[in-house]
Amino acid sequence: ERNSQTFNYASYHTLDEIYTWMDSFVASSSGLVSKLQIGTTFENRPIYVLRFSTGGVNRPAIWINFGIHAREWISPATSLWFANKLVSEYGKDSSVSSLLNTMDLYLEIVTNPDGYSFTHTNNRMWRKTRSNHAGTSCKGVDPNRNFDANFGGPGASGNACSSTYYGPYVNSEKEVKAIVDFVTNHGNFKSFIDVHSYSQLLMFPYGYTSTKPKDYNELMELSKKSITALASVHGTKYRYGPILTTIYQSSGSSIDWAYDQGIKYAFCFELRDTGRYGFILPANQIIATAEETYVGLMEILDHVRLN
Ligand SMILES: O=C(CO)C[C@@H](Cc1ccccc1)C(=O)O
Ligand SMILES: [Zn+2]
Repeated sequence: ERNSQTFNYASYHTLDEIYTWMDSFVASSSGLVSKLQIGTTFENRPIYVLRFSTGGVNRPAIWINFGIHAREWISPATSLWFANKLVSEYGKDSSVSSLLNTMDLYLEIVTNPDGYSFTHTNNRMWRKTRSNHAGTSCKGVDPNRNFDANFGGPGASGNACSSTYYGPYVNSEKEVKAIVDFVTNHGNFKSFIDVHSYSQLLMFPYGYTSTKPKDYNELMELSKKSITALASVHGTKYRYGPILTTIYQSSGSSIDWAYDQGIKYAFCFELRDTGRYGFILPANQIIATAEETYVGLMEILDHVRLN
């Protein structure tokens, strides 16, 4: 697709189509958006992040990554529409304009390129990366168990064939290390949001412990506001709360790591649906999902900007 103006946001796209879209989207963003490469994958694909900035130097920033799990196609699909919405609302919508006039926004559209590609070519239900491990023919690590947050603890598996395999060591996955290095080196992130599917949940730390985060009350209140705003668009109902009590115990997750790095506004969205279609959400729900997710996200981003 050579032109992001005629791009079909209402269908799912291959990795190549998304990477081509990125270049035309950046080119048509009148300088608001640039493309950075933060690393390469196990299979040597480039890992890209879109940077939304109106100036300044190392402004306080917001990180949102999509598609860390390969089969969760609605996540990258939502990010494409979200990116386009931000550019079209800048200079019109006051929340978007205020946000981008004071903060930088980094969107990682496809966080697991090897896995995403594999779901198009071989196995639509693949979740993990595609890395190799000594002593087994099973491939891949669950990138959402590979972060340095109670790594190897309960809610992650040491079995390379498990879908929640935590990997041979912390940040063993190039796709994870790229995020950790980028976010750490930047040093001025105020929010870290990881967008998954499905279950219709908005979660915050912790997954590795039942101990409440120090910002529990604020994060609960903000979550409630976000899902209420989200539901106002198409009536989609979310639940919210800490990872452990809202879904299950898990160690090594991205947002637990981010929160323990001091990034207070650490959230995970689980997009549509609640199991009827699951990971195979029909393309005719992409736009509605993106519209409601935009509203829920802006509620959080507004709060981050003002605090
Ligand atoms: O991908 C999932 C299936 O959508 C659920 C997520 C639940 C989760 C989300 C954030 C942190 C830890 C766990 C997962 O197991 O990593
Ligand atoms: Zn997931």
